[in-house]
Amino acid sequence: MIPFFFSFLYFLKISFIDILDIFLVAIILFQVYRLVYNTAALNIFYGIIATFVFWKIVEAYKMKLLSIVISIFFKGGFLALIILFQPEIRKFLLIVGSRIFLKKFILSIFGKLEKSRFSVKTETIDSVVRSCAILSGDKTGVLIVIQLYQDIKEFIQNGDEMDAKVNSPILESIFYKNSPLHDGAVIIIGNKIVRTRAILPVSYNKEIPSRLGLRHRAAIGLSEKTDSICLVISEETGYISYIKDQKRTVITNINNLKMKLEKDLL
Ligand SMILES: Nc1ncnc2c1ncn2[C@@H]1O[C@H](COP(=O)(O)OP(=O)(O)OP(=O)(O)O)[C@@H](O)[C@H]1O
Repeated sequence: MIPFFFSFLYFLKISFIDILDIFLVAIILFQVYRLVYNTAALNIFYGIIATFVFWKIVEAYKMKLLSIVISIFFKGGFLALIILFQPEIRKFLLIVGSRIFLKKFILSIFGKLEKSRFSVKTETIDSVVRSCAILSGDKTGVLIVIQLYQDIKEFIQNGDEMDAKVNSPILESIFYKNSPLHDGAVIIIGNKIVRTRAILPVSYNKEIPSRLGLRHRAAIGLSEKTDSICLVISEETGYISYIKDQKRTVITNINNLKMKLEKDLL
């Protein structure tokens, strides 16, 4: 006897496989939506879904000619879609293809989540936190990027290579206004400063408040493309922003910065 709740499924002749099918498609669509969210491709995504639903309605009502026209659009449009979504597909493949991501994924399955590509020492975090506290107090503009799982090399232009252990005096001296290295971003990988004066990709997201200038947009831009952590100190207000996964958190207490870094890096 089929329970009352599922009786309508019997009426509709929906099998378990159909439910699984719908569930998997929903997951794929949700992941694609997350990937294109906040990018110009979002409207194209909506357009494709709307056209697809329209196509299925047209087919259900057996409007043959219209159905053929739309199906030609869909079949021939596959290549066009790859071209249109090229940046998003690339980002997806980059994340999936990254050895580090796979490592994280596998380790997370087995409950031994390793949090960072290169092991980061507590003293490195302490140095970053100490210099942020000092530079924020001085209202010195700062942009620090800490690489996490995903290699960020290809998103960083220009800049000067450096090979210095992270420590507070070096970070402070880099960002002081008269320093020739103060412009652009400092890149930290593991416990080392590996690059200064790096130029990051700027975000064109319209939802970013207009009071935030290029320094913040550059940090958000990199976090749209990678999983790295960006720390920004505003030259105008001295506020520290913690930017990760396109989310900006203003640090109101320096201990929160330490806690957040420890959570993401250790
Ligand atoms: N694409 C970029 N990549 C890295 N750094 C950048 C980039 N664009 C701007 N910057 C840095 O940001 C500085 C300009 O900051 P701007 O005043 O526009 O930013 P802001 O977000 O308003 O910050 P603030 O509150 O400090 O003014 C530049 O001098 C440069 O050091």
